[in-house]
Amino acid sequence: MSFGASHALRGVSADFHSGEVVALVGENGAGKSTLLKVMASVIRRTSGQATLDGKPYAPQNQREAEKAGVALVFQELNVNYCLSIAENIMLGRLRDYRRFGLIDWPRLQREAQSVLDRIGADFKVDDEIEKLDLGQVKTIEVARALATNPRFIFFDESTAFLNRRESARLMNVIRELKSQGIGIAFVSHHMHEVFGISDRLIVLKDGALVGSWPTEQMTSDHLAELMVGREMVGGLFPPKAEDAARKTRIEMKGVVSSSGVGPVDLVLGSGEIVGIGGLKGSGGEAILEVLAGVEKIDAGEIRLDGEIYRPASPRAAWASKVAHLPGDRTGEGVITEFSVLENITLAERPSRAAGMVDHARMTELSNEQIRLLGIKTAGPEAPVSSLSGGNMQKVVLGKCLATAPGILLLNNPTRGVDIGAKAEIYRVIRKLANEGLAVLMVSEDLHELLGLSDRVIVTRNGQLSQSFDRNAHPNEEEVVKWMM
Ligand SMILES: Nc1ncnc2c1ncn2[C@@H]1O[C@H](COP(=O)(O)OP(=O)(O)OP(=O)(O)O)[C@@H](O)[C@H]1O
Repeated sequence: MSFGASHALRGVSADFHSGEVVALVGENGAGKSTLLKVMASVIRRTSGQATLDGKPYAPQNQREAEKAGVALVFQELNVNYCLSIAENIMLGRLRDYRRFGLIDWPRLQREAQSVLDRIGADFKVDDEIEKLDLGQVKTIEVARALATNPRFIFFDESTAFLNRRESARLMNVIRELKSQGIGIAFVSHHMHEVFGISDRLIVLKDGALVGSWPTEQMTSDHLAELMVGREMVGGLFPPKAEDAARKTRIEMKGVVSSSGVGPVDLVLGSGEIVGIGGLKGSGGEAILEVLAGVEKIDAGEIRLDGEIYRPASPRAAWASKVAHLPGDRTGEGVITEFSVLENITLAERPSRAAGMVDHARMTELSNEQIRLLGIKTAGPEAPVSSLSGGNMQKVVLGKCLATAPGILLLNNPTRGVDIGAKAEIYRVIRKLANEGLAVLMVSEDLHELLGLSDRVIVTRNGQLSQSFDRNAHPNEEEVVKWMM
């Protein structure tokens, strides 16, 4: 599969069987999404053949692939907020519900609800779609694929936007589908998912097939090595900071957000990385958004370097050198139609005298981030829409770092990022923290939360329920206990 001069897949051969779960693994940009999109006919392959049950398989588009029994759940969030939940689930199939020239809405609602029930969704078809969180939105997409009655279903990093509970539920759905004889392939950067449910592994690197192995014959260290092409030495996380005297940067006292989170008391010092863990909606994200000028406060006080800090807008927060990496990269982090360069310099546009944009400096800034974060792109002028998911995520981080922030607010910073790149990002964040950056991070990845943070704060029902210092060496179970 080629996109102009760029070869996303180079002579890859693979096979998929009913009742089998295959994990597709590889670095960001290795070609995993492309392989799934080719098989589901979302894009038309440049060359090569495919067969289904021994017969030529060449659907002209995604709809034809679905008719043949092949469905895909996309990596990026992909629902239409102007439509209801039921319409989103049955999208593209409304015609099947025509009766006397009209849509039979009660039947459509009933059938959409029964798909949601099949996957144990915790919301109903008549709920308001705008009120759903990212995990629930992803569930709609899984339901949409299932509603086509697929024989093969491909999940492209479907757990990247899910919390632990939702991911565990999706893993159960996959097991259930497998037991019904459905063939499954999924992409994941989470080793516990890969080793937890796959029967076989397919490893891709730079668009080429590295090989395929029964999962039980593989170790996670060896797999990481196959993916990144080198041995991962020294572990994923750089050593934590010494307890050097820190200057208080942010101080929150009795803060209550407009969404009802709080009252929260929190202190963030220069040079430290504070991680917030908690169930979705329990407060961590709201704390970040208050500091980022996205959400207002109803009570309490925030100080930045001792001065009252009450950003009226995200723009005001960025102007105070408070950078924010939001949870939804394509919805809030980047403008996909814009180039890598335009996105990296979106928050702080270098300008020359008389308000003229300084193009040379923009190029320099974006090249710096492309190098620093290892962003795989055809060049700074390439549109972000041509990047793989993990590389888009790095662009959002690059946009934050390009502003040389004093405070960095991270909402799940390594969603969809491969293991080698994660190690690199953690190294960069730690280095900046050592130079004085104050980092406040919300993460649903407990391994990341405990591995990177100097201090872990747990939120529950809009309040801080517990705080763990790095010297206390909390384990996952202890932290989870305070979330419930
Ligand atoms: N529409 C496109 N135009 C140009 N290049 C593209 C396009 N889609 C994908 N590519 C390129 O193809 C390569 C493979 O991308 P793909 O999305 O398949 O990677 P991936 O393995 O799924 O990565 P990730 O783990 O980050 O999601 C990348 O270099 C990407 O930039």
